[in-house]
Amino acid sequence: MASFAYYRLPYADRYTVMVQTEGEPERLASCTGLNGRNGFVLAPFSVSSGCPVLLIHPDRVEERAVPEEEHIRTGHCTASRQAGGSASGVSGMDSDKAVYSKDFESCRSMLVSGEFSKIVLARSAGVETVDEMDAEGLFLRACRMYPRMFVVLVSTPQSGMWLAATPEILLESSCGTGRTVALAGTMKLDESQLGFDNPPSASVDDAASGIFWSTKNIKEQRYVATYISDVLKRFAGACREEGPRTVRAGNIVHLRSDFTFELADTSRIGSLLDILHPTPAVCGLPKTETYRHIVDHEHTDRRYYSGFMGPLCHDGATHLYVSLRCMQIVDGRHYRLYAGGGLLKDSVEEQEWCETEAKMETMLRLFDGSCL
Ligand SMILES: C=C(O[C@@H]1C=C(C(=O)O)C=C[C@H]1O)C(=O)O
Repeated sequence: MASFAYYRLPYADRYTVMVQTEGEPERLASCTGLNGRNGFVLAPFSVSSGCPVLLIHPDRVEERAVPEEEHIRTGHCTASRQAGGSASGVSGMDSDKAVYSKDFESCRSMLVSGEFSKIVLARSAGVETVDEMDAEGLFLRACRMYPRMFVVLVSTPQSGMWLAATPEILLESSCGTGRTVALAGTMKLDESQLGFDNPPSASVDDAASGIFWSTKNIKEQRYVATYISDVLKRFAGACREEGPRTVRAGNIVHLRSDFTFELADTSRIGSLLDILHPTPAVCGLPKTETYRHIVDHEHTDRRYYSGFMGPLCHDGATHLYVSLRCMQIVDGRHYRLYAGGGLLKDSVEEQEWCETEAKMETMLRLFDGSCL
């Protein structure tokens, strides 16, 4: 079985297809193994023998134009939601919520006791479609529906097939300059705000657009920005931080700070990734303790969700994004969607649950084709 990655950069009208027809992608035991390497990376949240860092070495690379909607073959479909551990599971939403509730409580007690200042709790949900869906068609639909996002369809024998439309850069580099973002804080846009946009060249006044951020969201995003700034101070050259500003991702908005820094030795990108990932946007603070809590206690096996993916080219352009707003394509009718959110000690369970639902809509909407 060939391994492949299709990806479309934000605001681009063309996408790239990389195919490895011979052999399997390389398996790496840590991000450091990416030093000096080229290829398409698929990295998990937590590296293990069953979930290694994968590097696709393409023997075919092609660029294609994103076609108009009428040429996209996804067929008509009604999606039905399922919960539980597998996409073919039959348990109802209540058990899904009960599991989330348990996880929420164990995070909350660590936040209230002061052992954690922030932790990101994730969950997953299965979706079964009536008609068989075409994965490439879903990818193209995501490209069309989410112009601001990095859209990826990647498949390897070790990881299975994943589709993502993510707003979060983990690390980009070209010509000796590195870029990353601190993305956190989430609000769902209401009907009256669906015209909101804030592309990279613009600077929209949030107050004028009717978007006001709570102290909790501001604090949550500040934790991420401080962490990134500390990592970059230790491991990168001169660094500039801008923001935060409000950015749109499908039907929701986030707060985002932008970091631009000197990255003279790109052959050591793997070592930087090893320290940077996972950031408190998907893990927590303090990092080691929250990471252990997630791996040992969270009921969701995150696998490649909240890891990172994208093309890596140590002497050219690298675009690595955090694997969010994603789903595993189990087969043409079964899908597993993932989403999480940052918790602080005063987080309210029902609000956090709704936030994960809003994030899951990014993938869910692909099934009915309605545009955001
Ligand atoms: C964890 C996710 O998103 C991350 C968490 C956010 C938050 O807690 O507000 C916002 C953006 C992402 O950094 C996700 O989409 O699953």
